[in-house]
Amino acid sequence: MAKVFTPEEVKAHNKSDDNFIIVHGDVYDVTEFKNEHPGGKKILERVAGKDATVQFDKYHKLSVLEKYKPKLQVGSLEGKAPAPKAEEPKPVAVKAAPAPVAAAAKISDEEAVTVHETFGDLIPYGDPGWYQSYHSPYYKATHAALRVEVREWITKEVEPYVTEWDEARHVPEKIYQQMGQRGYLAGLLGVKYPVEYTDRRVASVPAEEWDHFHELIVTDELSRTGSGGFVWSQIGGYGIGLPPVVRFGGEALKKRILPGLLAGEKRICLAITEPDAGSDVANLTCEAKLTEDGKHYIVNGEKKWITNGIWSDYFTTAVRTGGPGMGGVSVLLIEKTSPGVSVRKMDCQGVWSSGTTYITFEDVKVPVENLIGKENQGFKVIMTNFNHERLGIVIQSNRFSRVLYEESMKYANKRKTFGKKLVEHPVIRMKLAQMARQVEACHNWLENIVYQCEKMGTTESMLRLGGAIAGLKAQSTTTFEFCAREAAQIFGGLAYSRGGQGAKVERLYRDVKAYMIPGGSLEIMEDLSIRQALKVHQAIGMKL
Ligand code: HEM
Repeated sequence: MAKVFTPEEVKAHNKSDDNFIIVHGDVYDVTEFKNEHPGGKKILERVAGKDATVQFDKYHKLSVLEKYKPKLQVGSLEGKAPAPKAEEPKPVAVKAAPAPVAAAAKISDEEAVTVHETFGDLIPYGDPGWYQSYHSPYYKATHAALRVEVREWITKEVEPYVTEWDEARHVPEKIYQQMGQRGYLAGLLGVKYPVEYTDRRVASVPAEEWDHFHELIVTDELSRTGSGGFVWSQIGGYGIGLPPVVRFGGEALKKRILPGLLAGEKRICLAITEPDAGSDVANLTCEAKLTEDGKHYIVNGEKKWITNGIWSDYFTTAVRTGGPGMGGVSVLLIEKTSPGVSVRKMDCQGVWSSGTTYITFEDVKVPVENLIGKENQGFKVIMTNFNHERLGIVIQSNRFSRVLYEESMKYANKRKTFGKKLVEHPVIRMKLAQMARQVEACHNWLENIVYQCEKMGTTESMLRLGGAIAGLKAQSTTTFEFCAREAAQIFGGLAYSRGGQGAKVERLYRDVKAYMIPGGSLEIMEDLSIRQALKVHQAIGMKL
């Protein structure tokens, strides 16, 4: 058990070569650490033997302590209140929603449950409404339990290190393995939980109850780290590279590769974009020629901006097997061990720890069993994937916007300028208001669309929701860009330098374009949202 100190005992350690301080009721020995303290040595000597909580809070975020505690903490002050148990699972009150709500939403009473328990820091709009005791027809006890489970893991094992990993441009492998062990990877495919290919399970959710809202929660909570690089390092390749295999791959191929991928032992990515083909997918040129004996394809071509490519064992690759345009495109699973596959890491503006990659295929021999879907019908495979990919981008963008808002709100309540807290300046409150209202609008649309996915199933949602999801991607990424700009203005210099209190804001400002350009650029999304919607509404009887 950690040593218990009286204030007098701590006071005795008040010298340069014996320098203890108290922060939030815990006692830290900073004698050695002060030589490497980024804020300077003397500043810690000035508070030697004293309670420095106020000064600490002024210059740091609490997550700094999570990281340094194991190294520096030597005990606690006597009578220190027990640590808040915010991260421990709380009992969740689950209550049937009133009948009229259930009837209006056309869902059964059993489904229409309301989770009343508050959760998180309760900053207004700092979490989705149902975390802050709003009624919702979408969430059940398993959703509430899952958010606790994921947040606890992220808070302890990920968030304190994210800045370090981003700078190193690499997230330790053990985190990805935990994503597999904890059963999260298997739940992120936009399909029901694939029990037939894995024995991994999510602790708080029985596999048969897994739905799209559970998937939303995992992605949303991962995104609280405020790092596109971190989120993409975990699900950026997987979330778009594996669903086509699951939906359209042959059974033998799936039995061979899925168990390792779902367990987090192997990695996969999606290789579509080329130096000369981005949103204009139908014009890709990477070619795959069938050998005379019909047993292999020989692949030649280049792929660019491929997330996770550098670490991937498998590449779900769009290739040209036929004539020009979308009718000549197929999808092949290419394995890294095949001779002729080379990867090179790319240097990009943002998402540093996501492993953006340039890939070359030179006379790569791929067995026909690795064809995903039918030859020359790869466009359907790619299209089916887009909704899931874009919803992932929406969930991440919107949580990043929320993080930018939440960080700003917390900072505006402690930072003082001209004798007032920032939040007391109307110009700052206006910025916060503009951020919050866009985040909330976006999240409510997102939940509606996720609910449609749940009810419609893959084919109907692919046909009907493409336009709305494109519009939502445009909306969420525009909101993200707006919030990054406003948060940077609120944080001032702290958002201009890297690390420290403004770390998330500075990083997300750099990550924005990775959300506005890939997965269909903003301009393509806005156009598609109208074109696609008109087509769908023509089919359902629109009267123009
Ligand atoms: C356990 C005690 C402490 C630890 C582990 C610690 C750690 C750090 C770290 C990691 C940074 C870099 C920025 C960041 O990541 O937030 C930093 C910056 C800083 N720290 Fe500390 N610190 C401690 C206590 C204190 C105290 C008590 C003071 C003031 C009396 C202080 C003043 C500063 C200042 C002025 C900066 C620079 C802030 C900036 O760049 O804006 N630190 N500290």
